[in-house]
Amino acid sequence: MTAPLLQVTGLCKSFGGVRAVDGIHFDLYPGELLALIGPNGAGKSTTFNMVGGQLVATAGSVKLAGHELVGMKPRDIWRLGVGRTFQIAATFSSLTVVENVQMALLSHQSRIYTFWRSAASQYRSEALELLDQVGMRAQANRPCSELAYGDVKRVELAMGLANDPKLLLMDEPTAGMAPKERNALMALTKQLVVNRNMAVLFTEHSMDVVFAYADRMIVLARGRLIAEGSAEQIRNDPKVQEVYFGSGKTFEKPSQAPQEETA
Ligand SMILES: Nc1ncnc2c1ncn2[C@@H]1O[C@H](COP(=O)(O)OP(=O)(O)OP(=O)(O)O)[C@@H](O)[C@H]1O
Repeated sequence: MTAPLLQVTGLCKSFGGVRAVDGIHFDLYPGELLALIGPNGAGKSTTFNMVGGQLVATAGSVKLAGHELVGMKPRDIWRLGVGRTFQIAATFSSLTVVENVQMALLSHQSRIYTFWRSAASQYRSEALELLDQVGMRAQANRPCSELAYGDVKRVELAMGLANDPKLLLMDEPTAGMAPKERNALMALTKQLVVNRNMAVLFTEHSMDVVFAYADRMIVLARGRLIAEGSAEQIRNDPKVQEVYFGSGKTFEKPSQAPQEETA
């Protein structure tokens, strides 16, 4: 059997007296799309940020291919092969699509503009290749500010692939998207996971997206891992139903394509 890419054991984070994450364990395998779900305040972002290194764990271990990540800086974790989707809308909207991806590639190489070569000439072919993978090559020379929101998310995905990640972290990838765009983005993500044998850990409020695209899911509530398994197992788990009771989330199997659901 394949070894896990990511192994999380006994992971804890306290903020003063609040145990935001309380001794969770999970594994993530190459080629797998794993959803991290749970009601508000469950500890999803905190977990996510400990894997990416933005927060330092109070206790426990996060291993990537056997390499301990706890205590490492986010940049070093990124260099080891943990990508994260960028939020480009605010920062680089004046640059073109391809320039944004070139910036991400430059950043991976730790290069800044050199005197004799502008950023526009560096890594252009690699950037175009990444844009091809997310179906955005035809729009390479448009400023990001002109793109539809769903297309911005595709560019963010291409940027997240710049370090050729073994593991990609996606924090609410479909937030703010219309149902059709959500499905297109998740179908693309799934395809990339398979083609690259990459692993994805994502947080998501839309149960439709989670049940339609995650290979497996883990459920947190008040910092603890209360359930883990397939869509079917999670739907039928009484503990999951209990923590979501009254939240308006539905766990019924959709009879057709995923529908809109408010987060
Ligand atoms: N920097 C912080 N300082 C103090 N408490 C925090 C901090 N960050 C998170 N918490 C607390 O830790 C708990 C878990 O928060 P976290 O943001 O990880 O939950 P979440 O599952 O991502 O929630 P949401 O779905 O609402 O984003 C909450 O009780 C939250 O108030």
